[in-house]
Amino acid sequence: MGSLEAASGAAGNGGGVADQALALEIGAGINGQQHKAAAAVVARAPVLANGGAGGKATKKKISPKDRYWVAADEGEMEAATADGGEDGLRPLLYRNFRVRGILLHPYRLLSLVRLVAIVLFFVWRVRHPYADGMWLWWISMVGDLWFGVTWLLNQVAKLNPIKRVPNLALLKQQFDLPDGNSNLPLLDVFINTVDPINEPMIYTMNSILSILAADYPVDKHACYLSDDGGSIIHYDGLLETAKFAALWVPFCRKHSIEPRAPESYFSVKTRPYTGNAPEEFVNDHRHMSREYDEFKGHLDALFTVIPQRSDKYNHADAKEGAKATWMADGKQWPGTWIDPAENHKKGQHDGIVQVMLKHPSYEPELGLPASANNPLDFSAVDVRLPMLVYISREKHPNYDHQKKAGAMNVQLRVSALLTNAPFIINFDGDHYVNNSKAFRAGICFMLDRRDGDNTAFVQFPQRFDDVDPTDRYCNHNRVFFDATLLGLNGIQGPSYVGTGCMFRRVSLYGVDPPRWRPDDAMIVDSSNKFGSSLSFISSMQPAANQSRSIMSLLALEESVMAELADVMKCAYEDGTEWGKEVGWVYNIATEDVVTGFRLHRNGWRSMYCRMEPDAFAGTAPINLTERLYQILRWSGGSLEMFFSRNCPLLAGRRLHPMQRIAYANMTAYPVSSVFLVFYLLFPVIWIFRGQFYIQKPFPTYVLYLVIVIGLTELIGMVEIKWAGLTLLDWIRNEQFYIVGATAVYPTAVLHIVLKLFGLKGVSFKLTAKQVASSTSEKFAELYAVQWAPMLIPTMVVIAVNVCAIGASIGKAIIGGWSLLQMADAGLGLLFNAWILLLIYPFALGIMGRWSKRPYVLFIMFVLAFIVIAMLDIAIQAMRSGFVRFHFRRSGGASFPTSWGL
Ligand SMILES: O=c1ccn([C@@H]2O[C@H](COP(=O)(O)OP(=O)(O)O[C@H]3O[C@H](CO)[C@@H](O)[C@H](O)[C@H]3O)[C@@H](O)[C@H]2O)c(=O)[nH]1
Ligand SMILES: [Mn+2]
Repeated sequence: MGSLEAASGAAGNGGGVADQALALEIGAGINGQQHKAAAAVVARAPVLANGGAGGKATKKKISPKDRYWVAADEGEMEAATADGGEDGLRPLLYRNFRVRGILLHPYRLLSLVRLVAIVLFFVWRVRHPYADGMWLWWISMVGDLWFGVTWLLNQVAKLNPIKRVPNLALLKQQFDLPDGNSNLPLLDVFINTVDPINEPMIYTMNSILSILAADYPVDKHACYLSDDGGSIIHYDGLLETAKFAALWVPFCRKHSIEPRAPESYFSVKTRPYTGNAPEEFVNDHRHMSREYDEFKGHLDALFTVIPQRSDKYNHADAKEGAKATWMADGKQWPGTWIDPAENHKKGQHDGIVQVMLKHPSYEPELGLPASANNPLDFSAVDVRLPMLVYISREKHPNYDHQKKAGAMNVQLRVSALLTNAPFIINFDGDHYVNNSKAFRAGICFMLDRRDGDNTAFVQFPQRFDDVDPTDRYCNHNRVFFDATLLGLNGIQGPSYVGTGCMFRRVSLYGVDPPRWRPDDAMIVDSSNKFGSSLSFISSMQPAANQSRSIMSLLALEESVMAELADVMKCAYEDGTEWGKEVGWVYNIATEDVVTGFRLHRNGWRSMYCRMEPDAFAGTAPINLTERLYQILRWSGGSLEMFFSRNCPLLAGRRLHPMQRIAYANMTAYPVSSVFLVFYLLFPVIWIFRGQFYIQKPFPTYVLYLVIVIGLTELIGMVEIKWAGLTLLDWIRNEQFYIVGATAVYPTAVLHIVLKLFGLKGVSFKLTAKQVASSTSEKFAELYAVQWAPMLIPTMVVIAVNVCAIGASIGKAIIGGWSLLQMADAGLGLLFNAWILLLIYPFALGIMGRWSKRPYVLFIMFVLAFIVIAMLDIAIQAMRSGFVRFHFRRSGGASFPTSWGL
């Protein structure tokens, strides 16, 4: 995801839109048979209940997150009704909202005022080139200029935030048929995993269960698990999951339960019942809970069952040589073996594709009534399951496998041959469907008649379950997901953040959007762009045709299997455009931003969709070091993109100018750290000498800084209002920006400099999500410290600022300062203290378990101040003799900042 998280240096958050629920409620009274005009009425009702014609909706309490939003598409709605209303096929399936003038105008005005202020500040500085060290003055001028420009880039992309709310009721009414069938388009769901240990399998299997149980026509969606480890644990785990799904999915349908990932479902204690069989619920629930525990037991057991089983077969098969790993059906596992062997080890094995659940029939199939060995009554529930496929692509040491991007491109080809849905949604292995209506929400945007056809992807926010209550390391990224992305939504659309994103299949094939495509342009050209599979190539045209709504029941004959094997081969992509013009983009640490960028560059747009309850949820690394590695990957990838042929500044005219600005900001932002670290380390001068001014006259300089920083905070406060954030969300964002800028971004900059000189850059690692499962303690991971060189720069910044405070106290005690000097010194102290406040979460982080008692940190700080003050006094006394010390001149020189510019 989001190389951009930190690009949003200022504030924002938000969240959900209670609108979803409202949209549902408004539509509830209208059944499928009613006339289309009714649909128009539904669509016209203000979905965000702000009084007026909303019927039921007016009674609903307005959530604080919606308070400052107002409908922005009345005109479109009227036009749609005027030209004959909604023509059944192309209704208006979502509503647009903009920020109310009462916040929007001050927001824009304050931004303008700040712009004027920083320009004046610059002019003033240029006219007063006076400082105690001109070289420092020059560095700070360049730094300030950089901060000024990046602030502007960041701010302009947020000046027109747009929220869009899908109208699920209308979608249902228009596309679901009375006979229980549906006209909704096909949807292929991709999910990725690599490693059953680092990405605990229970997450992935929960995610798959939530996908299989999603509220989408069962014969219209298929789930593809890509296992990059080729491990039999995943394969057998998937078999268990398919078995368990036969119970779980009908249970979800029967009782309309949410969320449909069992682990999350069972961890919620109370929830209102919304299903149709309340009298059976308690028993069914109890039974399912037992079944789920058993299922988890089976998954855990795989780690012992498989080796035992293999031993048995190996014994029977007592040939000399490697110890094979065996499948339950008595065949050798074609993927990696537990005892690695030639052609059966990580990075070297055959491709595997297995249809675990076949495509279901088109007619609903009711289940069985309750019986002795089946206590759940499914006689009124459709028990069909969507298609489920296991994929592990071929791996060979001679190839760079391009990590996740490579895996997804294989999924793209395999699914094209099997189901070829016009829409695709992708998930990381640790992200599950939290709102079973989410797939439908995405489809609303794709089918809308306004910009639907030109929409390449619909991005949902990343939400996380496992984050500590105060979100110490800003894992939620609220400012990014609830302010920045709404801003982009008002331009060409949000960037792609890697997971929870619905794509239009053909856009990934490098096809132009209809807006830029001459009518009937062939999407397939004859070159070797797509590789040699004829079946794949002939699947492309049908995929472009979204009205195709029947998934063919494929007979998996030998010939099909052979073709599948072919498109999974490493060599398939040789000499093709895969990873360049086609599919997910290669050779970059963050495939997501650049893949989304390429789509925007081709003229496609994207849509941002937040729902209530959240569409999807996942797990985040809550250990400081893992978190830092994660943002290292994002920031490194961003810079790689900026200094590549995918640089936003080089894109053609199809990229919206504002979108270009936003991309420039979200790829170049780590450079700021170079100046920031300079400012944060500047107080070091204070330790060694007294008065030192970076800019004179100092009081005017400070005044400008106060204005400029104050305005940032003010803008932030307006932003948290419209974005629906809390103050804490915003502070966390500021804090983690500084932590990232000291600990991580310098490394990212180093990485890119090395790369530009043709040397090997920093290597990026998979984010481990393993919770310290041996302990039952909540958030145990939060207190684990893992040492890494990245921690050092931030620790140095802390040390410098602590010492500066101590030294200034020492100097104040013996310095014989004037009032003015005291005031200057006070400002300096304020700056040091502010830095410490921003880096506070980091300081807690490196304290490990001690951080459970944050007061320990304060005691340590105070002790450090005292010790250093005494040291400083002692040193001064030694240097100047006891007689002369009160002549010493000192001043408040440790206030160099303007990083907030
Ligand atoms: O060789 C690989 C490596 C990773 N993955 C999968 O890629 C996903 C993301 O990897 P992870 O290490 O979890 O990265 P995160 O930092 O958690 O991911 C964020 O950042 C990535 C970009 O760096 C995006 O791709 C992700 O969607 C986004 O959630 C996981 O499902 C992995 O299983 C593979 O399939 N094959
Ligand atoms: Mn992840």
